[in-house]
Amino acid sequence: MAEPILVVHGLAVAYGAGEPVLSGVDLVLDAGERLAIIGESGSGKSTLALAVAGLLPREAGVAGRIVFPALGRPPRPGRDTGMLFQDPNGSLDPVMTVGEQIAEVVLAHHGGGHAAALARAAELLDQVRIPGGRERLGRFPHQFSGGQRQRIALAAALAGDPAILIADEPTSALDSVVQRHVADLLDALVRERGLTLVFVTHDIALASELAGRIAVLHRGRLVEQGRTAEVLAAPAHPHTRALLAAHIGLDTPRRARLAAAAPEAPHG
Ligand SMILES: Nc1ncnc2c1ncn2[C@@H]1O[C@H](COP(=O)(O)OP(=O)(O)OP(=O)(O)O)[C@@H](O)[C@H]1O
Repeated sequence: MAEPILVVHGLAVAYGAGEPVLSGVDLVLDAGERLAIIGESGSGKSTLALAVAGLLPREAGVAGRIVFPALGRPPRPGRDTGMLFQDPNGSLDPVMTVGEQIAEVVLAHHGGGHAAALARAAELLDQVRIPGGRERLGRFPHQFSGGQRQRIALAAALAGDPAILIADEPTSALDSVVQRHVADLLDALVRERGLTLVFVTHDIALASELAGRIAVLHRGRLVEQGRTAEVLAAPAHPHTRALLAAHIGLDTPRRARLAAAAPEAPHG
């Protein structure tokens, strides 16, 4: 049987001398699996994503193990793991052309010449559906829309050809139509490339669409994990039930709620 791509065992993280923000976290992920991490604000979702990506800040104290058995070596951030953040403005350099930013990642992880790296950057822009990618290599991030900037950040995250993509609320800063496009693109690229996806979200509908597995964090502990459909249909932990109840209250369109509350209309 193939070895898992990710094993997290007894992970604990604390920032500085503070209380641990993650404790006793255990996870096993097979190559090609998609895991959504949900939980209330401050439960430690981003910290877990950063830990898996190898991007925790220096002041973070880490105990436990994060290993990548299927890689057979410690992962190189950017090469084996790609990270997509909520805010593309935070991941893109405003004074560097998008072509140079993507080409820089290609060069760092795959070498080759500058011209070849730029050609690869143009291909990646095509793959994230930025129309006219080759002509737009010389443009700066502010010359693109918010949704396009997030696609460019995705192109940069994929430029090292990682096996694992870690996305921290990648659609939350976008309006709902653009969210849909970015979510569809993420879904398509993860499928085409056979990527393993670790996906932080507060959007349970999106989690159920994109991820076959779900893990629920509460105050730094994983209180429940399993197949998304099963966990959502029959949540075992009270905190998962509370999250789902809040989600239905917030995200069910008002019309649907009114229709559900109204007496049944006569047929015919
Ligand atoms: N660099 C840091 N230094 C100190 N404390 C931090 C740092 N990053 C996060 N924290 C703290 O760790 C806890 C968990 O934060 P984290 O961002 O992982 O949670 P989260 O579930 O992703 O929250 P949100 O949904 O609001 O983004 C919070 O109390 C937060 O204030």
